[in-house]
Amino acid sequence: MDHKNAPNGLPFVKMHGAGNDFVVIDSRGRAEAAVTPALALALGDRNRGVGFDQLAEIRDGSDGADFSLDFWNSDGSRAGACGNATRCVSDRVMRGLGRDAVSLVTARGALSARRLADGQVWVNMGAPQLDWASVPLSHAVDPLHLPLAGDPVAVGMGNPHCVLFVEDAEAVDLAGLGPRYEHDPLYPQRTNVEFASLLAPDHLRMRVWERGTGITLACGSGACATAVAAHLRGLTGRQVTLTLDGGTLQVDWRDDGVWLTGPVAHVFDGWLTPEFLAAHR
Ligand SMILES: N[C@@H](CCC[C@H](N)C(=O)O)C(=O)O
Repeated sequence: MDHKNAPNGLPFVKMHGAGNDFVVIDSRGRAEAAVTPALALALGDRNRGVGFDQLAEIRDGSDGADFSLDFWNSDGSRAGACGNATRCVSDRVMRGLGRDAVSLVTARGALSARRLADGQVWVNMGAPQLDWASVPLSHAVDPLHLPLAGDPVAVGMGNPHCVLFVEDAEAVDLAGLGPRYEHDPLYPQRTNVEFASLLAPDHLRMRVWERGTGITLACGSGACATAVAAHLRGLTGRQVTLTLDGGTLQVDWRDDGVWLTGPVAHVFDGWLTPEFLAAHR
């Protein structure tokens, strides 16, 4: 089958950044978005769909940006930010445009990305949201010391995070504890949950439970939130290496935003059949 010329199907690309995996659908030039909640849920099924941690849909840019980006979790919910998908998609768009820098718009606003000489991609994820209402939390508390078990820190990166510093992140029962924090009423929109331990003043070990997805091998916005929380708690400087289950990410909290750097990988191209699309409108 010549997929490119087949009518009514939908091409996609599978990518990952440090093991955080994505399906990318390019809807630039289309009047309407291709992704619906039903399609996101069906595609996210690792047995009956393609499987992903997040689905990213590329749309035409606005306000002079090269492109816009929408994110979906595998439970069919929307996400306001996704650092690793932003890096992966930016790499793909840069290669298409023959450039090494792009601007984009996500739900949290304008972002920029760049490819480095070693092939890694960095994105400026913007300023962290450090007041309780912006995270968002359900009521006024000190985000640096949440009234929850483990004394977590709340940080917004365009999506909510709950960061816990522990003696040994390897020993944490992620599957047991993650959902408890994700659904705590203090987070009215649920939350991503990061467990981190200090290896050195510039090095953290981090494991993550993602809102709407569960355990993932890496989370870019989570790495940013964890680095910000670690610095605010006086544990690290502003430049941190994070060792995650799927690889290594670098975070640099600068005056103009939180910069996230890491690897990107293009795994395969695929094509959704008209039958699959029709069944999941
Ligand atoms: N993997 C992502 C974060 C994805 C979004 C998250 N699950 C949410 O619902 O906020 C990343 O790399 O940032």
